[in-house]
Amino acid sequence: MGGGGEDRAEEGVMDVGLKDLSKRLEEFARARDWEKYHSPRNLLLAMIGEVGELSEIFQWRGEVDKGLPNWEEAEKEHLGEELSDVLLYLVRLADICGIDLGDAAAKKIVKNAVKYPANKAAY
Ligand SMILES: Nc1ccn([C@H]2C[C@H](O)[C@@H](COP(=O)(O)OP(=O)(O)OP(=O)(O)O)O2)c(=O)n1
Repeated sequence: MGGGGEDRAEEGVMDVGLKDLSKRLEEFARARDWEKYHSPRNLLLAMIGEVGELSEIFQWRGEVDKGLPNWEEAEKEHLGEELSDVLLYLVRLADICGIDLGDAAAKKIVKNAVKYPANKAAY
C-alpha cells in the first residue's frame, strides 16, 4: 500500500485514524489506476461481498464466546483480515461519496443517545 505505510514499523501500536486510512486507500487506488473502478456502487457491492466473506467465518459454528477463546490464531487473523476488508471498503465508499465518516459517526452516536436515553433503557 502506498503512502509510506510499509515504513511504519510501529504500526501495530499506532492508533490508526479513518482519515489516514482514507488517504492511503486513495493512494492505493491511484497507484494502480483503479480510481475508475471505485465508484459508489462498485464499492458498496465490494463491501457487501466482504461482509459475506466475514459471515462465512461464523457460519455453522453456533454461538461464539466473546474474545473467541477457543479459536486458533490463524482463524483470528483471518477474521481480522475480513473485518479490515469491510472497514476499508466502507471508508473508501464514504470518501468517494464526500462523507466525513468519523464526523458522521460521532454525530450519529450523539443522535442515538438522544433516541435511547440511558435511564430509559429496558431490554
Ligand atoms: N478494486 C479493488 C480491489 C481490492 N481492493 C482492496 C480493498 C480490500 O481490502 C482488498 C480486497 O481484495 P480482494 O478482492 O483480493 O479480496 P480478499 O482479500 O478478500 O481476497 P479473496 O476474496 O481471494 O479472499 O483489496 C481495492 O481497494 N480495490
